[in-house]
Amino acid sequence: NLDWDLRTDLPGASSTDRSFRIDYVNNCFLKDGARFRYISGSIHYFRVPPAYWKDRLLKMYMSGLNAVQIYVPWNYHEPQPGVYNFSGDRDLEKFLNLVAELDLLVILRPGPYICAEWEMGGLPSWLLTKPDIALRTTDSDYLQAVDRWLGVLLPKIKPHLYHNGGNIISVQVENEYGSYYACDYNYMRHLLGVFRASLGEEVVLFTTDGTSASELKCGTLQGLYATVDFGPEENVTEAFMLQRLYEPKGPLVNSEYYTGWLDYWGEAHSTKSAKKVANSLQKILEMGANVNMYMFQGGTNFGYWSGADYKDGYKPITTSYDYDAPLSEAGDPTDKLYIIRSVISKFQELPAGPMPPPTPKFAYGYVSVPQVSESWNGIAVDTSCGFCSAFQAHGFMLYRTLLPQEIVESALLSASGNGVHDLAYVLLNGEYQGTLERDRVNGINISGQLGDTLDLVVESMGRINFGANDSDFKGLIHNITLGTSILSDWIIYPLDIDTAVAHAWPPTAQSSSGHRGPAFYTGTFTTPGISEDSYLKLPGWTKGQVWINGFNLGRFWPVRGPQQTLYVPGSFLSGSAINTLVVLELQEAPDNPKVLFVSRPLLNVTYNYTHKDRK
Ligand SMILES: CCCCNC(=S)N1C[C@H](O)[C@@H](O)[C@@H](O)[C@H]1CO
Repeated sequence: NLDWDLRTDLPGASSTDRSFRIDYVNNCFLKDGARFRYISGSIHYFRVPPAYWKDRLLKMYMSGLNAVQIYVPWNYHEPQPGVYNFSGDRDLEKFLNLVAELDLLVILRPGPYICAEWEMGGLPSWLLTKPDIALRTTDSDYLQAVDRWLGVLLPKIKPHLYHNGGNIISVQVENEYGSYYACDYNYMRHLLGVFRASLGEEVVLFTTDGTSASELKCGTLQGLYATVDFGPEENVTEAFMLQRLYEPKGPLVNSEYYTGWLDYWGEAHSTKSAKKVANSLQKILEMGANVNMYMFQGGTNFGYWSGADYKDGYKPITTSYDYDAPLSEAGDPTDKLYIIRSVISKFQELPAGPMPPPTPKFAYGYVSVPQVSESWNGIAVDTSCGFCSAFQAHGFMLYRTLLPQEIVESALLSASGNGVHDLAYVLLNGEYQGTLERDRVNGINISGQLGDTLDLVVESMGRINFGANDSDFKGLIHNITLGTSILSDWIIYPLDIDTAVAHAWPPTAQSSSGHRGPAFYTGTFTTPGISEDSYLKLPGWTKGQVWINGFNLGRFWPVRGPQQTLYVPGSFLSGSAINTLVVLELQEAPDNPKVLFVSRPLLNVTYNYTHKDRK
């Protein structure tokens, strides 16, 4: 009898009964033929340890959300051309299945460009081995790499589409393409073709752009449903009027409703008033619009994954991606979450039961980290690649040359054309001289003898993830001059520190005196039989990188701020074995070097600091 065939809640209902479509008559989405409005939140699986994926998703479900929105960073899954990684913390399908288990739908945003304050906006930096590549256009080399990547990713996605029995209800093509200078319609048409060929005709494909005519002009395309993004500062009615210019019929959608904002090193911590966020959210919901809150759960830019913007100079993003979001970086429900949840409850029944509490935090206290031996030449320098054009995607490179003449007085060592990308720590015969910094410090004075070893340890702080400067080459990209002469005969060493830290550690520590210039510090600690979350504070330190049990926690820069603590997930710690800490300090460590585990984050203390000249 007919109704049995139409019901889709029967066990084993075939996937052909499932559908997710746009209703252009009633201006809404239809899920299995019934009117459906999503209330969604962004979470980035690549910014949350897998051990905590379920914890965060459950809290999003208990907040009244019926969907989550995720990006897929291409560079996270294809580290080298043709080499793919979808395992462990990169297991996208495991994450999608977990979301489905929690009865949440998915809005997927596979790019291939995603922005997201992520290294190079998700594009792999190996694309830049073709130096003049025109990213995000019909550049044939770029499209060839895109097609190969999507040829791997999209077949993995297809079975997870809603009408195929999965929980992905819509898929975004590219990301705010209207904000990009190129405005290459054939690029968007190419992507539309690839997505349709791979995912089929039924899935809802859409674009997202800011609410300006110029952005929507270049970012939208016939065949892709146009959506907009805007925060609580914008007028909701006016913002959706812009969407109506391109989609006179169909559901209203804000794909990125900003609950907070990003942080740059050296600038004040960004926050958004919970009250304002809730008020504008209520207006959005009252209009029957679909909304995704960006971010609902921020998380952390572990390792070297943070990106950068270029606005009056290079502005790197901090390690914390707390975003002042409803769920904190550590996944703790904030007041903002409860205020948003009460707004949602006026429109959608909340799941029964309590909101899971914050995960327990523990202040493990001080850990002494005496300096390791003259570590720089012993541990990290890989002399096997003296003259090759070393390709290393992230982190640090060592550029070495010999002084071509004696410098009796001091001479200016200078990075012409701002060519240090992004900081260079200068050593003469291993002794720290000072720091050159992109857009901030273009020269320092040094003096030395003919033939002295001049080392520049060059650090990438993350590739630009938004706008036209997205071919952000790293290292020394222009000449370095000493006085009036151009220095030459450089030897370039890739410094694979993470491998060294993960395998050859911990070496015996040497001295406990403070130190200037790049050096490693290491120490061990045990916990009282627990492995609860914590936050690492580095009082008296300057700038560097931290590893715990081989996990790269990310960058610290307390003399700049606003971030003063690093989130330490309990899943990175051992409650029974010895925990090993490794600190790479690039400029100046405190005497009697130690670090401090505290139980609360500190993300809003900024200083206006450049660099101390050498003593
Ligand atoms: C100052 C430039 C900021 C560019 N990014 C913008 S507008 N955003 C839109 C972008 O789509 C998203 O990925 C995030 O990057 C977000 C900011 O968090």
